[in-house]
This record gives sequence, C-alpha cells and structure tokens, in this order.
Amino acid sequence: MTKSVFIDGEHGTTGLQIAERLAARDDINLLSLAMEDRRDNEKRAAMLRDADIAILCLPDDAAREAVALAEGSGTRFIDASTAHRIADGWVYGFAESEPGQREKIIHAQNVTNPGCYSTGAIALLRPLTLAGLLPSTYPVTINAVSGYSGGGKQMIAQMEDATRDDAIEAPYFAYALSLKHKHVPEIKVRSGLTLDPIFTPNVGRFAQGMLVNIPLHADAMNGASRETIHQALAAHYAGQDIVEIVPNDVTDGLARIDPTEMAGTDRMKLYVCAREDGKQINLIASLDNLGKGASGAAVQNLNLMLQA
Ligand SMILES: NC(=O)C1=CN([C@@H]2O[C@H](COP(=O)(O)OP(=O)(O)OC[C@H]3O[C@@H](n4cnc5c(N)ncnc54)[C@H](OP(=O)(O)O)[C@@H]3O)[C@@H](O)[C@H]2O)C=CC1
Ligand SMILES: CC(=O)N[C@@H](CCC(=O)OP(=O)(O)O)C(=O)O
Repeated sequence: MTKSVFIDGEHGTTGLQIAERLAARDDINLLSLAMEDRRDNEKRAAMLRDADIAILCLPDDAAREAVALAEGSGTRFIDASTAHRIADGWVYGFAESEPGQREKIIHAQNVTNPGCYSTGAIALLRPLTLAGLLPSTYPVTINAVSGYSGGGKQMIAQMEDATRDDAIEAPYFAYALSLKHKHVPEIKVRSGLTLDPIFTPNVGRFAQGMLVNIPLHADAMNGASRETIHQALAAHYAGQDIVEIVPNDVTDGLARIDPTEMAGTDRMKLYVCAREDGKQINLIASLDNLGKGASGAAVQNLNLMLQA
C-alpha cells in the first residue's frame, strides 16, 4: 500500500537529498510544500498531520515545533536534527549500532536520525564497548573533518560565494574550539562511555565526505590488539552491507585516505590503523556526511519503518 511521506525542510540541504532519493519511488506518495510556503505553519501542520511518516530536516527548534504541530495525528517521525538524539520515546535510527536496533526502528513511532560525526564515532566505539574491549571509562578523543555541506545552506553559501560579507576563504578550518559540540552527548550515550569524549571537528573545502579519527592506546584497553579490534568490528557488522570493515592488509597498503572517497554513497568504511608494535591504534570511519551521515540514513530508516 502507498504511504504518504512529508519532508519538512524539503528545500534545505538534507531535505533535498532525501527528496532526490525518493523521487522515483512508486510505493511512496511524497507530499510537498512550495518553497515560498516552507515556513507557513498552517500549511506545514496540514502536511505533517496528513503524512504517515514525516521526515524533519530542520533546525532543532523547528523540529520540536513540527512534532507539536502534528500532536494527536498518529504521524510517525524521522527527525534528522539534534533535538531528540538522546530523548526518551525516540528510537535511535542507527540500525547497525546495537543488536535488535533494526527491529526497534521497524516498529518505532518516532526515530531520531544520528548525527553525521556521531555515526562515524559510534560505528567505531559501540562494538568495542559491547565486546568489552574498550572500557566505558576510557578517555576518548575524536578528531574529524567534514565536507562543508555539513553546515547546511548557510555554510555552503559561505564556502562557495566569495562575494559574501561572511565568505569563508580558508581551505580548511577548525571549529567548536571551546570543545562544546552538539554531537558530544549523543556520542557519549550511544557509545556507552562515562566521560564526555573530547571532540575536535574541522571543515575542508570539499562539499561532501567525512573522516572520523579515534586514536587509542592498546595498553589502556582491556587486552585489545589491532586484531581483536578488527575481529570485534567484523563480528558486529556481519550480515549487513552498509558498513564495510577494511581488511588490515588493505589498510597497510594505503598511503592516505581521501575524505571524499564515500561521497555520493550511503555506505561507510571503517579502518583499523596501527603502529608496527601494535601499541598505538587509530580507528577511522569514512562516510558521506549527507549519505550514511544524514539523508541516506533517513531513507534507510524510512524503508525499515515502511516494513511495519
Ligand atoms: N547537512 C548535513 O550534513 C547534516 C544535517 N543534519 C541536520 O539536518 C537538519 C537540517 O540541516 P540542513 O539540511 O543541513 O540545513 P539547511 O539550512 O540546509 O536546511 C534547513 C531547511 O529548513 C528550513 N527551515 C528553517 N527553519 C524553519 C522553520 N521554522 N519552519 C520551516 N522550515 C524551516 C530552512 O528554510 P530557510 O531556507 O528559510 O532557512 C531550510 O530549507 C539540521 O538539524 C541539521 O543539523 C544532520 C546530519 C548531517
Ligand atoms: C560542518 C558542520 O558544521 N557540521 C555540523 C554538523 C552537521 C549537522 O548538522 O549535524 P547534525 O544535525 O547531525 O547534528 C556541525 O558541526 O554543527
């Protein structure tokens, strides 16, 4: 049976990419608001209430408002914003993150889509805390670089239009310098950590793509080695085809990893790099911030919810 889907924020960066992915689907009736009506709350409310599933591609406050506008209608939600990432009553929309998570998403009323950096970090960390290789008390550090589309319409304009007053000229820049980033609570909770991870994000002059690095000292882990970490990741992701664990001999043959290598895909690669003596390990997740990091993940969650 055809289901109605409304993307609130369909004219934004994440929304547009979801609409593109759904355009050719004949099992979905895509409800749409004209660009000029995107902030008309009466029209939004009607769409939100009519939809079987609404996908929110909005700033956090507007996402909370959308949920309120549809109250009592029975509409199921996928929220791409940060508003509900650790909220009660919302299922975490990362099907591969926990045993049984896929089934929870299928039957969920409300699904919160993970953050882009969070997807890479949790993909690396959660299998290791579940396997007991990474103590929950480990002081985790996360260093990452994102394509500039991660900053939405505004950052895209700042990076692409040099005539703007607020144009960004840098080829690469660090931000969240006060170590306060909206993904930290989500990464901590969803990875099973007790300390806030130290998160240092960066943006590069490329539109889409992302690398998330997590350096670890093997001696400070529970008897972990490069091999046991690789085995734990491979066992955790067995039987699915979205997260790929790169074989260690392939990683050893690489001179560099291009942050745009996964751009345009909805998949993610995980690498386990190590010093020759095995004492220092660097885990790397490579994904498209708008693929598995946002729009691709939202469509994956939609497909699961449509199975209910
Ligand atoms: N870009 C990315 O890589 C990722 C984004 N996300 C999340 O997805 C959400 C959307 O991000 P993104 O697509 O990048 O952002 P954009 O700024 O590109 O798009 C947001 C859209 O929402 C519209 N909007 C803003 N406020 C309201 C409102 N009050 N009512 C109705 N519409 C509104 C905007 O309209 P207007 O043009 O008028 O501002 C715009 O069309 C955010 O929460 C973001 O954090 C999550 C993962 C990755
Ligand atoms: C490059 C850039 O600015 N990235 C955004 C994160 C992307 C995003 O909006 O993510 P979530 O909705 O998943 O939180 C940021 O650091 O705030």
